Amino acid sequence: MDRNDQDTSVKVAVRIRPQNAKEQVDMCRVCTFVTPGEPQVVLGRDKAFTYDYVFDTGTEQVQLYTSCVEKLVEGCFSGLNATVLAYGQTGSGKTYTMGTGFDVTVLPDEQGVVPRAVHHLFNGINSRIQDAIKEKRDPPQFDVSAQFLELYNEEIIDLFDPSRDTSNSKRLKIHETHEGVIYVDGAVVQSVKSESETLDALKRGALSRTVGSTNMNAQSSRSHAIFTISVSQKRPVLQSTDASDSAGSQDWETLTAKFHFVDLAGSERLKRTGATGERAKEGISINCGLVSICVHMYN
Ligand SMILES: Nc1ncnc2c1ncn2[C@@H]1O[C@H](COP(=O)(O)OP(=O)(O)OP(=O)(O)O)[C@@H](O)[C@H]1O
Repeated sequence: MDRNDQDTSVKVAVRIRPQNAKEQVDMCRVCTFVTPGEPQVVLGRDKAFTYDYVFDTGTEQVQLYTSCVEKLVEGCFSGLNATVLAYGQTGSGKTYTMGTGFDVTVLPDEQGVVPRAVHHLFNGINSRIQDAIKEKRDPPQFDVSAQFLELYNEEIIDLFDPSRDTSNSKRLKIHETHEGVIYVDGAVVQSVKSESETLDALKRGALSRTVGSTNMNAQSSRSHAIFTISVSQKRPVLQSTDASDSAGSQDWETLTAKFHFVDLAGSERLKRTGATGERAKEGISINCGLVSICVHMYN
């Protein structure tokens, strides 16, 4: 969601991944055609769909990031919240695009949205502090924290909580303050001071999610994961050029912003669960989970 844009705060980007090895061996045909110079996908002969952005199979990670995520991260420095959601069926490239695969050997060019956004954020913080020091101004003070939650059925799992797999694990609940701010009570909010600390925290949380999915296959593949970065910035208020105003002490303002990265459960499973019994119940839970995520994101 991009609140800088006047027209709409929700943008939809479609990314078409290249065929995988199996599809190539099976001699599958690519059925999508991207209209040159237009954010439009044509399916078959005549079904055309237009989005805010369309990225064809040859799109590099950096291109996707600079086109539609970079300015959202920049908005955090002005106190704007943003969310990037990855939605699609299993194997469509959500994890690859978000960069939450936790393969530490991933090449820099292959890095997805989250590592790039974290790099951009800490670079932006350091350059703002350095610029202020160079110009002999009071430097801004930043506090960055991260939270990593997983939503399965109607249960919230804290991926930063080391006790979550034991009988001591807390049951987390969503609450709302008098001011209408939605928050998850009891979830670990981890303070992070650098790019590497943030990515280490992300990897640790994600690794435990993967282990969980090996043990309980159906559960994890049908869960939503939300990685949130909160940025609080205390900065000096620009002084008036009027000499009579400059005698007083420095005024400070605090801006806060949240960035949510969401890896949603495979969408194709929603259809399958439309059946009966447990499957139907899970399908309903996934939809409830989507609503909860949307409420959480907007706050
Ligand atoms: N744009 C791309 N370029 C190259 N390879 C890609 C691209 N998108 C996806 N892949 C590859 O396709 C495979 C499946 O992608 P990925 O694991 O990201 O899918 P997913 O949507 O997250 O699936 P799941 O819902 O099962 O987690 C991976 O091997 C990934 O490296």
